[in-house]
Amino acid sequence: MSVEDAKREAAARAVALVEDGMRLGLGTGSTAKHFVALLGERVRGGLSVIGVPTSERTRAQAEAEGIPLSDLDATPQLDLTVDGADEIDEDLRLIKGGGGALLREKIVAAASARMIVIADDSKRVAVLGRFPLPIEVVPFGLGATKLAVRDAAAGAGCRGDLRLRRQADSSLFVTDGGHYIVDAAFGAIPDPEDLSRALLAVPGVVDHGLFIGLATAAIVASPHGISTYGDLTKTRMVPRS
Ligand SMILES: O=C(CO)[C@H](O)[C@H](O)COP(=O)(O)O
Repeated sequence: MSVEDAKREAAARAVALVEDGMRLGLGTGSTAKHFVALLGERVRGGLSVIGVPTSERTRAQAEAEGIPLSDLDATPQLDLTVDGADEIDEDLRLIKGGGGALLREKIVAAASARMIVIADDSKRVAVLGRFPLPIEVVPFGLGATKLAVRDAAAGAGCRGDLRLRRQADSSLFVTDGGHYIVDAAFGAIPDPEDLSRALLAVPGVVDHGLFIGLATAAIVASPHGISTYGDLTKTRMVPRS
């Protein structure tokens, strides 16, 4: 099975969990793209759902698939978000943001009673940090913010190159929210919770790609088949209106 087949398998397992009437968070990335395409097929077959996209890219795809869309103003509580990840550890802690959508992805996941991660098995790690941690920062004060990020991370036992993300044409990558991304090559992150707190305390940091306590389950596909981690039916408390 190719990696692409594995991603589609994981997405297909997640689509099978979608029920009529659900309010869905729609993730971003190449694995989530399979989920949105398969969801579109079910919608065209009569399934009634509402989707909240986590990026403009996913919004465009979901619109083209004919999936009815909403946002978190009109639909502030979601039943299920399905999204990919760059890394998943044994406690279902994640690194996300390789596609640059981490802020909306985290806001949508936090508004969801369930977040199911879909991935191929290359994303499973014992310790987070092989994938450079994306950190979303405001453009103003970038130089000072980078220094403060470096010091905050060092206090949490993390050191490494901080690289401003650029696109293939070498122009700066700008998120849907108008921010920049600093990719932090820390290597193994000894205490993700500590690093998360330290980064969020830096003025100029909008958010980072550590997702802690958000994923309720993961569906991971390998050439040998599908494995699930956590409880696919488990829900989290979300803020109530
Ligand atoms: O966090 C993300 C986008 O911001 C993606 O979910 C993550 O990068 C995984 O992407 P892919 O499914 O293409 O491997």
